[in-house]
Amino acid sequence: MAIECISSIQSVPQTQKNHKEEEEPPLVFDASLLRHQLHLPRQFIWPDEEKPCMNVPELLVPLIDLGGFLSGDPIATMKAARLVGEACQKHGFFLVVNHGIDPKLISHAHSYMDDFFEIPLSQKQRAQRKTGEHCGYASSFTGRFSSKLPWKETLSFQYSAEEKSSTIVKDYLCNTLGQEFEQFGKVYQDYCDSMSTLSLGIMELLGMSLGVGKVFREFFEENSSIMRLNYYPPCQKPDLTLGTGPHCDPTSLTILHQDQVGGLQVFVDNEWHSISPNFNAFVVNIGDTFMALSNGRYKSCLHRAVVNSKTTRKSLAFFLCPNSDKVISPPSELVNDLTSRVYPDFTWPMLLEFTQKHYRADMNTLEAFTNWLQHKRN
Ligand SMILES: C=C1C[C@]23C[C@@]1(O)CC[C@H]2[C@@]12CCC[C@@](C)(C(=O)O1)[C@H]2[C@@H]3C(=O)O
Ligand SMILES: O=C(O)CCC(=O)C(=O)O
Ligand SMILES: [Fe+2]
Repeated sequence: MAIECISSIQSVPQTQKNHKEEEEPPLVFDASLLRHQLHLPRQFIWPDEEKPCMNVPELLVPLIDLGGFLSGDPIATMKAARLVGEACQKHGFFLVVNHGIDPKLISHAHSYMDDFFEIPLSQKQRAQRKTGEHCGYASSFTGRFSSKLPWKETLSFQYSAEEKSSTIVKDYLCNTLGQEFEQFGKVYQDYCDSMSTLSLGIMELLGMSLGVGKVFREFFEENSSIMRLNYYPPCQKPDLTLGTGPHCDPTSLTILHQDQVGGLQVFVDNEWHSISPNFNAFVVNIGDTFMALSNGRYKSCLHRAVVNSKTTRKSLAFFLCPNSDKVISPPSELVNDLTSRVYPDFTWPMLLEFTQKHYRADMNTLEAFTNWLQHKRN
């Protein structure tokens, strides 16, 4: 089983929709119908080498207690920074507990997802994500790609920590979905504010672990991040498809909360591993932008999500991103005679444009982006 999965790791860029395929009747991912369907449309059937393995070993990730760090205990802080550093050198995934986020807010953030995803498709489409944009409602990627489509719906929105008390999330959700979504908007505004605060704490630990103090915390203090609600309907043929295909997050740091269903898998030591659900924990992982910021010391790791035939699965993903004018350039302490610069300077909007217009994110995004940038500059 594992061998089948190992060969799935390829670097072939995925097909964007082309003219010929646009002549086929448009494919619609209406979860209320597809969840019962025994025959999956061909676009959702992944190639054999990439089909999921369900019974995979569990990934041993450290459970990092942030309680001591958040209350200013220096010994606990050093321990947390050491564990974060070790995990990020190996694969870039770890769990945090005692993170200070109100469990009621987490529960609400999960339950309010049903308020949106269970309304009729035509109403969800009020927030339809447009081609080339990364925010809004997407039912799979039917308008964007013609193969290896993910079995999921997403609602994504922009977050800004630039101004204190910004209401960007609440305003966007209310304006696009209507006043009846005011409470919905408030929940995700609060959730994003909490995620931004938590991510700054984690950035402080990452900085300590790399010997650069609060440099990263300060770099992300005015972040312009992305929040994504992932909603995976049941699938009658879960062994043929994937909820989220294999990819490394192009962003800087992801803080994910998955519900009790399970489905997140990470590719480590040449095989897929699961990360079991834990309500008290957030799953944290390094993205490509932080890998570049750390001059390649910390890893952005390949991961995916599988679906199942019985239960809808939900996950909440906060993607920390730098403000658009910030240049991704590692601190001088991380560049020396032994480790010269691994990646060129870039800004987050440049990488975002690359993944939206030129390349479907996979495990080689950062390398492909680096080559693309160098060609453009020469
Ligand atoms: C499944 C995917 C959606 C995504 C591109 C990808 O293939 C892998 C990463 C995803 C993500 C997460 C953060 C925001 C986003 C815009 C990005 O840069 O990477 C999305 C991509 C997307 O929705 O297009
Ligand atoms: O739902 C999950 O567990 C993973 C989702 C993910 O990787 C993503 O949204 O980037
Ligand atoms: Fe991801």
